[in-house]
Amino acid sequence: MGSVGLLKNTTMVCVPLMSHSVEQLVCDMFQAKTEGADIVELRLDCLTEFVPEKDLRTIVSSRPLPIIVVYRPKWDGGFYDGDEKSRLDALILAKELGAEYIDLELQVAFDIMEEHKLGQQSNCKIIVSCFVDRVTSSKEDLSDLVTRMQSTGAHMIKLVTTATDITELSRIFHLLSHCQVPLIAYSTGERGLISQLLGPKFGGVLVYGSVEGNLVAGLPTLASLKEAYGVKNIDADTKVYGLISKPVSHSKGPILHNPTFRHVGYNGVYVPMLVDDLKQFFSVYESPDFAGYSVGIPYKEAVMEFCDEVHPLAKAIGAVNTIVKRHTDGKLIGYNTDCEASITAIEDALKARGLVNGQASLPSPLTGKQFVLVGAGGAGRALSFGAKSRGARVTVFDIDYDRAKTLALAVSGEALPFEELTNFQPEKDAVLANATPIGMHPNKNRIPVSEETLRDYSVVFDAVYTPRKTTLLTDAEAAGAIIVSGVEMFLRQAVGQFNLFTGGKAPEEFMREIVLAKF
Ligand SMILES: O=C1C[C@@](O)(C(=O)O)C[C@@H](O)[C@@H]1O
Repeated sequence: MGSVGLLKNTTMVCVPLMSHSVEQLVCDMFQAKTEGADIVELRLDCLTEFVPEKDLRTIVSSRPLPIIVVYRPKWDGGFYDGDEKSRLDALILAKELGAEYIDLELQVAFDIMEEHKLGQQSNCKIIVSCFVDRVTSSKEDLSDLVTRMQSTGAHMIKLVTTATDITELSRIFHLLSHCQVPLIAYSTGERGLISQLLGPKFGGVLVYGSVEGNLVAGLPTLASLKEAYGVKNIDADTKVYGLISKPVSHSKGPILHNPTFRHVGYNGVYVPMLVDDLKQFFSVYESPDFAGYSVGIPYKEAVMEFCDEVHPLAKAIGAVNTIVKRHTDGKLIGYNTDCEASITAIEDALKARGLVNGQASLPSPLTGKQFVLVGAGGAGRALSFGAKSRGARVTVFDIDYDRAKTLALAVSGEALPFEELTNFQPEKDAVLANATPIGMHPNKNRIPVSEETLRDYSVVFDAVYTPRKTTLLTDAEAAGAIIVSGVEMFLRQAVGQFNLFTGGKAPEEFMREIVLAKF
C-alpha cells in the first residue's frame, strides 16, 4: 500500500464568507481559521453597510488569514448594484491595503489590469474569474475560455460551472491538469461535487468548504473536506473510488472508507458519484485514476453489462455492488459483497440471541426458516441468494410482480403479488427482510408491511441504514421481533469492498468503531 503523508498537496482550503456586517465578517474570519481554513474569500457585496475607506482598513488589518477580496456585481450573480467605478475602486484599495488576492470578473479584467498595471509583480495576486452557466460547452470551448482568461495577465484563474451530468466534470479535470497558470475550477451542485473534492488530485490550487453561518449551496462543508475526504492528503497519485448511485447523498460510504484508507496509509479517496447514465459514465471515466466503485440503488443489476468480468457469485445473484478496475489491464471486474454481509449479519444476530434453530447440527440458524423478502432489486437478490444458500425458503414480494417471479424462480422460492403483503401470514419463526428503499432518509416514517403483521415475524432485517434504526425496526422491536439493522450489513459489505479495492486486509475493528461513533 502507498503511504500517506501529512499535507501532501499545496491546495489551499478556502472558506467563502458572506457576512452581512464588517464586525461579523471579522468574527467569521477568526472562526474559519479556528476551523482549519487556509484562506478566506470575502464577499464584500454581501455587506449591508460598507464604507470602503474605513471598512477595508478594518478588514485587512484584522485578518488572521490570507484573504481573497470579491465584490461581485449583480450582473455577475452577486449582490452589488451600485456604480462600477466605486466597485472597482474598492477592489484596488483592498489591493493597496495589502489583501493577498483580489478577484476580477473576466468581463472587466482586461481594462482594469491594463489601467492599473495589475499583471505586474505585486504582493497582491489577481484572480480573474468567470461563471459559466452550464458545462455544455466542449472541451475546446472551455480551453479557449481559459486561454482568454489567461491572456488578461491574471496570476490565477477561477472558472465555475454548473454541471448537469457527472461526465461533464472530466472537462474540468482536463483543464486542471493542463492549465499553465494556477487554476481554480469546479462545478457546483450534487452532480459537480467530485470536481471540488478531486481538485487537489488534478492540480487545483484551491478547494472551497463552507462553514456554519456561511453555508453556501452547492459547496461541501469545511468539516467534510477535512474529516471525511481528507483533501489535504490527496495528490496526483491518489486512487479514486466512488459510489455510483442515484440518489447518492444519503450514503455514509465516504465517512467510513476515507478514514479507513488513511488509517492504513492507503493513498485513496472515496467520493459520492451521482450517475445518471451508466454507459456514458464508464466511457468517460476510463483512466486508471478511477480505480474502483461501490454500486448502489438503482444500478446493482444494470451495471453488470459494463463489467468485463463478473465473479461467479455476483453472476449467480445477478447483482454487482463492487467494481474493481484491474490495474494490469484496466478491465472492470464485478463482485457482490452484499450477499455474505447481509446473511452473516442476520445469522450473527440470531446466534447472539442463542437462536441456533434448536438443532446444533444445522449449519445456520436460518436453515429451514421462511425468509420473506420485500424488494427484488439488487440488494434483494443478494439477500435471497444468501438465504437460499443457508437452506431458508424464500418468499418474494415486489411491486413489480414479474421481477418477484424471476427472482423466486432463481432461488427456487415463491413469489406473491405485492397486494398480499399487508395481510400475509408468515410461518412460525419467519424472517422478514426489507430490501426496498422504503423508510430511507428523508422518507423515514414509511414501512413496507402493515404494523399488524409485524408481530408474526421473529426476526426483522432492514437493508436501509439511514437512519440506523428505521421505523420498520422500531415497530418490529416493539412487536417483539429480533431486529437487525442495515448498518451491520453496510459495515460488512464495506469491509469486503475495502479488501477488494486495496488488495489488503480491512481493519475491521477500526471500521466498526467509526460506524458506532458516526452512524
Ligand atoms: O447497498 C449498499 C449501500 C451503498 O449503496 C451506500 O449507500 O453506500 C454502497 C453499496 O456498496 C452497498 O452495497
